[in-house]
Amino acid sequence: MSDLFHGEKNGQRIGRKSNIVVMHVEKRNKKILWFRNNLRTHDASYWKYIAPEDEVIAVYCIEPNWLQPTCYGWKKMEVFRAKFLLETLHVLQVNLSKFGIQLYVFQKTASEAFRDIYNEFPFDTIISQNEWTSEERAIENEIKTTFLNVNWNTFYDQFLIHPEDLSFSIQDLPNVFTTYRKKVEQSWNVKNCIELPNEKFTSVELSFSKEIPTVEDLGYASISIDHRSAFPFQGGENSALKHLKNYIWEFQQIKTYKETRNELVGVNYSTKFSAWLANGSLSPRIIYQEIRKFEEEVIANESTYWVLFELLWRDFFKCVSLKFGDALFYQSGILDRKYHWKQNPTIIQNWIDGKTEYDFVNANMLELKLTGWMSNRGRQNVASYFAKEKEQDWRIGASYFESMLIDYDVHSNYGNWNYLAGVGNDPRDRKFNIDLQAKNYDSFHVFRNLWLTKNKVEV
Ligand SMILES: Cc1cc2nc3c(=O)[nH]c(=O)nc-3n(C[C@H](O)[C@H](O)[C@H](O)COP(=O)(O)OP(=O)(O)OC[C@H]3O[C@@H](n4cnc5c(N)ncnc54)[C@H](O)[C@@H]3O)c2cc1C
Repeated sequence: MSDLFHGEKNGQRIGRKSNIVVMHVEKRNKKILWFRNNLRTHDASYWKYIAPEDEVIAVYCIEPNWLQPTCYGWKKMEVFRAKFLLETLHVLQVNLSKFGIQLYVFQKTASEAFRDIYNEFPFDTIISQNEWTSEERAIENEIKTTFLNVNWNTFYDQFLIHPEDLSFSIQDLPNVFTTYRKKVEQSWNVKNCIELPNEKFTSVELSFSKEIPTVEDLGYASISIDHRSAFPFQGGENSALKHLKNYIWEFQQIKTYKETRNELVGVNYSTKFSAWLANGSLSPRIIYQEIRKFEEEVIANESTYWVLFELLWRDFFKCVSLKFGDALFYQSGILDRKYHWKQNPTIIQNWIDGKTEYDFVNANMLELKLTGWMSNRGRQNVASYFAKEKEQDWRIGASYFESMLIDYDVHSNYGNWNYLAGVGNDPRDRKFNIDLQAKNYDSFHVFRNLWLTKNKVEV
């Protein structure tokens, strides 16, 4: 060992030659917060991995293939979710800048963007949310093979209950929701929310544009919100947190959730948390925390419990996708069950256009086409019609939902489609009686009239 170096501590090499102290201060860490489906600053694990002495930038990549047609002809991400996403990014950019962190939004693949960034900002660490489905993993693997020596800090902020905090391993996940729920409810092992930092970070200015594109820049036609939409909300954590406060505290709609959740018209029948949850601009843990507080301070009833019950469905499908991996996307699903699936272009197009033999299916499909939203009751009926009644390849229906839904979430969407198509977690393999459902849930035709009255519909 040269006599120059006597010790090594916290990245600083301290040496002594005769009586001169030489300090070689190592370069500061350069870290990237790579945002994926965790588009928020509140309750965010990444704060634990950065310190004020680090140089930190934030990056989001709009992958070009999201804007391209799939093999079925529709875009992977249609305009409704694109608009919501861009609004979300605007808010995230402003909120991060309050901490001195710049968000750069790229319209290229993440691996291309990271190569460009590296030339200007030779980063040593990438901090990101774990995403394990195949397309998301492929994006990450490309970065990993390009940057072999980069450190990764990852976390699971999309869950209510962290997978490692379950009382069983993912491989032992029960296949039936009720069994899973009962186990989880024994301890409700939900972590506390993570506080925002007190400090500001050193701002790193790079030459890349910080401009967030418009929907038109991404090649979509402009849209305005249909006045009948049950989901007229803006993207971003600010509106998410405001809505959470209104729903629970201000208007206390949570008190009657169990009675209203199967309704079909208007903004208030269910929580409408899903779209913010899907892109991570709302933390499931903050919802949990607020509900528990409301239960302590105002009232705990079946309705307050039932929102948590539904959030467990969301977690359950994430665990299902962790356990079964790509089988979630196979025609035979997680059960590996074979049916004779059909692909009839006329039946599929009529379903999309709301031209089936059931006015209840039609009204729901028009709502989706015109707004990017459909209620849970609607989703169950139109999926059951598509897969069980018409026996059309359920993956086509799931792909159409993926394209159109504002709240598209890979695990919830494909998990629910598996379930309804009879290749997933439904132990009873149900088929919906659509006439009966329409009678029960739209007895006065209010919902159907809203979407099917001729002078209102332009398809
Ligand atoms: C075929 C089909 C496809 C679906 N695709 C999606 C999807 O892509 N993204 C998505 O978030 N949800 C999906 N769902 C689940 C459900 O329809 C929506 O989460 C719900 O309608 C959203 O409205 P809300 O936020 O008002 O829900 P609420 O009724 O208020 O429920 C509260 C929260 O619980 C969760 N939740 C409720 N029901 C379910 C469920 N069945 N599965 C998983 N989570 C649930 C959601 O996060 C929701 O925000 C799908 C359901 C079906 C039947």
